[in-house]
Amino acid sequence: MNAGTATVDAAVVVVGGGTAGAIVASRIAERGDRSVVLLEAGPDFGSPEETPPILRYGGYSEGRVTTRDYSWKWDTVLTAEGGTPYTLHSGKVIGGGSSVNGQVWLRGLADDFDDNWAGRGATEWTWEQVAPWYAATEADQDFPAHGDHGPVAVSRVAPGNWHPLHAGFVDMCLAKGFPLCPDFNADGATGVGPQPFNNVDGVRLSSAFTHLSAVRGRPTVRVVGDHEVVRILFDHDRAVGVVARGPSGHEVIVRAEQEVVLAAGALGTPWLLLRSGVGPAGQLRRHGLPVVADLPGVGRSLREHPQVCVRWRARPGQNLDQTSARAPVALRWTAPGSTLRDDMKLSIAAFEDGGGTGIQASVFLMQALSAGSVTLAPEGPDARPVVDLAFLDHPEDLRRMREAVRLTVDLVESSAELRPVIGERVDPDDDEMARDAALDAWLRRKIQGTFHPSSTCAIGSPDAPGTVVNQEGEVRGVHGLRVVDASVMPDSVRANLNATVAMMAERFASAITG
Ligand SMILES: Cc1cc2nc3c(=O)[nH]c(=O)nc-3n(C[C@H](O)[C@H](O)[C@H](O)COP(=O)(O)OP(=O)(O)OC[C@H]3O[C@@H](n4cnc5c(N)ncnc54)[C@H](O)[C@@H]3O)c2cc1C
Repeated sequence: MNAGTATVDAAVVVVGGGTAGAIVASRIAERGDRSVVLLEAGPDFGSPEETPPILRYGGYSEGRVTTRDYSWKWDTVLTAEGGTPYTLHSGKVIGGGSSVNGQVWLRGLADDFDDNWAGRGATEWTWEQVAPWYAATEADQDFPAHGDHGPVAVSRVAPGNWHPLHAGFVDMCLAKGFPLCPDFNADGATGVGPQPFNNVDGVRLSSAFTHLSAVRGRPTVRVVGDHEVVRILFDHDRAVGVVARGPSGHEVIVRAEQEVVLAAGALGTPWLLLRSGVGPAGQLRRHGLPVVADLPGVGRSLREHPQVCVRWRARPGQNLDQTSARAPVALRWTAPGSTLRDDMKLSIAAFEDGGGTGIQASVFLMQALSAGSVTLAPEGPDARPVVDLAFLDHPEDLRRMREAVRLTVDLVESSAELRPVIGERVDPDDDEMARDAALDAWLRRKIQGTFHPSSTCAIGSPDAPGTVVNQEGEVRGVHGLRVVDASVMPDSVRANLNATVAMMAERFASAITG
């Protein structure tokens, strides 16, 4: 867009071209009966061919991708005690998280929707209602019954191509009595098996490639990269457009004749709502912001998937090449004593640090009960918000992680299958393992996230205080404003988030286009 104060009109303005935003904008453009402008804060590279290899090919490690300029690099408060500083990455590039992520394509569990989401008032998001939308999104090359016409191809690494470390991990889990699970996206899937990936022939299937590529060049769609939306414009209680800031600092007003659709991610969307006067009235007033809508739930109930790594040195002479540093297989299991089925995930991979080569088991809590928050920073609405993850706040989260770490250590160290590879344990040490209090202190120091924030603008029943949007994603108390990204999940799902965000975006797009 041109420098100066330009004004652009469109029927629909979509803010954020990530997993959800790129899908929704593409579906509107595909329908062709209204114009859509997609505003993305990060760069837009156009075609897959023009996209830098580090984004185009999914084999690059996440660490390499996110240390570039393609991440927002959010500072966070990790635990009440502080914890090890943790930068929460989220994609700042067309395709958003789907352009930088690990490409695990895992559906949520039926219980996530039927018990948890429906129980929070999202009664139109039961498993029966969401399963067809997962299917519409996917073309599963191994299990076509899941869906074989969707834009996102899904496949698994065949057992013959597993590194011996991963084959040993699977054998270890089977020997300990966990069931073999060839298809993690099947209803009720549990046990050990290959993770599904949205990567085919090495190409990362981001929503920029799977959806946006098909509509680029159509007269009804305009994709604008390097423009950060800084404010939603309201006429009384109706959203009528946005103000975006371009690369040279110039501002552009983009007017929306029908609606503004927010897809800035689970941190970006609540921040933008708060900056625009939609959120808890007390917080807005403290910052001198006019209250457009008093919605106490904006920024509340932030969920993540906390993880810790248990680490061992590798025995000398192991061939721990690049494939051993990935996680093509995983174990989906229930923490000892937990009432939440399959609330844990475990995977194994090689790592390198100053001490040499090692093996790490990543222990993921896939349904945390602790709730964090996104609030405006003391410096003011335009400063990065305070992201408080509140990890391990809930005693049951701490207990499940403690028990899961103990079980992981026992599993790995008593395993005949991994004995040739695994050497001395370096983290946690035996003293830390010996007592609950010491292990809890270790957990609080070592807990990290998984880059899966959600639920900061939740769908819910109208009378629940935390509810921000209705079941179609429309923001309560205002008109012409919808949220379609990971923010609206009533709670997290017991799976990596991307497949669920894409499924929801397909469904929201259908609601928008009618
Ligand atoms: C490093 C990494 C690894 C991950 N690995 C996996 C994985 O293997 N499997 C999985 O399922 N999930 C994974 N995830 C998570 C998954 O990618 C995200 O949950 C998903 O992409 C979220 O989609 P979204 O549409 O809600 O937000 P995003 O995809 O984050 O999209 C938000 C978009 O909005 C833009 N934006 C934000 N604010 C503004 C603004 N004010 N103006 C304009 N644009 C704005 C952002 O730049 C971004 O492009 C990973 C995430 C990361 C970061």
